[in-house]
Amino acid sequence: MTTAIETEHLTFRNGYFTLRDLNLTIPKGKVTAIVGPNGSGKSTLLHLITKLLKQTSGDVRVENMSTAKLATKSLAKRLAMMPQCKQSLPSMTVKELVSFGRAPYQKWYQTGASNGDRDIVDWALQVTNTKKHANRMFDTLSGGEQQKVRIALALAQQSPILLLDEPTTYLDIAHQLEMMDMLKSMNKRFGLTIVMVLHELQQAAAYCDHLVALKEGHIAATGQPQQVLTARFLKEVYHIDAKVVFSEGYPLIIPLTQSYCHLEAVKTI
Ligand SMILES: Nc1ncnc2c1ncn2[C@@H]1O[C@H](COP(=O)(O)OP(=O)(O)OP(=O)(O)O)[C@@H](O)[C@H]1O
Repeated sequence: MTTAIETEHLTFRNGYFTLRDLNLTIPKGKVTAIVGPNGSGKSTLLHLITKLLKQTSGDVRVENMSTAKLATKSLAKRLAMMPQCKQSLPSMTVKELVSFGRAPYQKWYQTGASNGDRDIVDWALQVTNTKKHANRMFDTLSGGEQQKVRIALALAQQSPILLLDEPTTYLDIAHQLEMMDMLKSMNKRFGLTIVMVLHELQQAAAYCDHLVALKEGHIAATGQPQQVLTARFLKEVYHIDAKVVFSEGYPLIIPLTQSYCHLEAVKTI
C-alpha cells in the first residue's frame, strides 16, 4: 500500500487539549474518513497536516516529504483543505471565491486568472452543481449551497489530496448522497486521495475504504469499515449500546438502549 500522508509521533498541546503521539497512515488513492466524538481532535489533526497549526513534536509527511520542509505553495499543490463551515469566507461572488483555489499556481506578478485557470474554476463549479450560482454573492447562498461552493473551492486547487472537514454539514439527505457520490467518482476517475471528517458513521462506512477513529486525542481504531465499525467500537468510543448490521455493504447502526444520564441529573436539581 502506498501512502499519501503519514504522521510519526505527532503530538500537539495547546493548554486545553492534547493530541498524543499519533502514528497514522493515510492510503494513497483511497477515501478515508476520520471519525470520533466531538472534541476528539479531528479538525486539529487536519490543521496539523495542513500546517494551519504547528505540532509540539513529531512529523507529518505528505507524499513522503516532511511538511516542515515544504513551503506553503508547494504544500498547497499537494493538498487542498476545505475547513469546517464555522470559518467565514470573504464577501464576493461564487466565481471569484472559487478562483482563489488557483492561487498556488499563480505568480506574484500575475493579474487575473489565465484561460486555463478559468476552465478549471468552471469545471469545479460544474461538478459540484454550483455553476448556476456563479455570479451570486457567496453570503446570499443557503448553508447547503455555500457548502457545495466550499467544496468547489477545494477542488479548483487540483491537488492530488483533498481534505474535507465535515463536507456534508447543512446538506439534506439527497444532496449529502449527491456529494458523497461525486467525491467517490473523483476518487475513482482521477485517483484522488480523499480524507473526510464525518460524523455520520453509516455514510463513512458505506463510502470510505479506510476509517481512522479518534478518541480524546488518540487513535482508537483504524482499518476497513467492516473491521472498525462494531458494537464494541461504538461502546468504547461513543459509549452507546448498539448493534451493527451490514446489509449489501451498507452498515446499519441500531441503538439498543439510550442513556439519558444528563437528563436524569437535570431532574434531580
Ligand atoms: N483555538 C482553540 N483554542 C483552544 N482549544 C481549542 C481550539 N480549537 C479547538 N480546541 C479544543 O481542542 C479540542 C479538539 O478540538 P477539535 O476541533 O479538533 O475536535 P473535533 O474532533 O474536530 O470536534 P467536533 O467534532 O466537535 O468538530 C477540543 O477540546 C477543543 O475545545
